[in-house]
Amino acid sequence: MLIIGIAGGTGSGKTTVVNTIIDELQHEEVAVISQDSYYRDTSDLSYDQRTKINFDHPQSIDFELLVKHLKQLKEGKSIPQPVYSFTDHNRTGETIETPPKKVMLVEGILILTNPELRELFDIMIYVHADSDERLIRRLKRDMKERGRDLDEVLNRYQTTLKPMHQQFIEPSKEFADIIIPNNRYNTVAVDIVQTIIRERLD
Ligand SMILES: Nc1ncnc2c1ncn2[C@@H]1O[C@H](COP(=O)(O)OP(=O)(O)O)[C@@H](O)[C@H]1O
Ligand SMILES: Nc1ccn([C@@H]2O[C@H](COP(=O)(O)O)[C@@H](O)[C@H]2O)c(=O)n1
Repeated sequence: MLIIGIAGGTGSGKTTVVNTIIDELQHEEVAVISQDSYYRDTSDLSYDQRTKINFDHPQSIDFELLVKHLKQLKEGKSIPQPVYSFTDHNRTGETIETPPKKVMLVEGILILTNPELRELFDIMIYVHADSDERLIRRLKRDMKERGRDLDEVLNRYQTTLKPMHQQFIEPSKEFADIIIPNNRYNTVAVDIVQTIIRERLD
């Protein structure tokens, strides 16, 4: 099994890069694990309390469960990947049975900050886009797809997103084997990653 970690700030294009990588590969050989599925269960909190959580801090992620699941996949076992709702700011209680595949792509803003996770990755990738570009993309995406308004996104950006990016996410770039510059769509870098994966699949 080849486990590839794909990190980068919010809006840098991680999900887009992952989708482009797997588009041309045989889907039955590749699976994706999203760090977003591993936000901690916060059912004990009210909705209002959940809106105030700092979702860009490493403590918001259940890394213990993510590490446990990756180890189980490596052992050839399927895992129940939790389903997360950005509308409720919580896990839904449902899970998706995720079987082990030859190539596992793990994507998320904070995955390179965790030493135990880094140990499990064969290749670490960091997707870079400038902060103004990321904010514009995040605004458009969260308003269109995650039910947020302008004030919510800008307030979150100023209070948690930007400081956490500077404190935790940007510094984790030093662990990356490959940095993908993604201010514009980067087909060359994606081709390179696809080639590495194809070699492993052959
Ligand atoms: N290189 C790019 N140029 C322009 N828009 C992009 C680019 N990459 C991604 N996007 C768009 O930006 C938004 C955020 O991208 P996404 O892949 O969800 O980022 P991430 O997973 O890193 O938060 C999406 O609407 C996506 O279509
Ligand atoms: N309930 C939540 C949980 C997380 N976020 C934000 O999602 C971002 C990470 O996801 P990406 O797909 O953008 O990598 C992160 O920056 C959190 O602020 C949220 O808004 N609400």
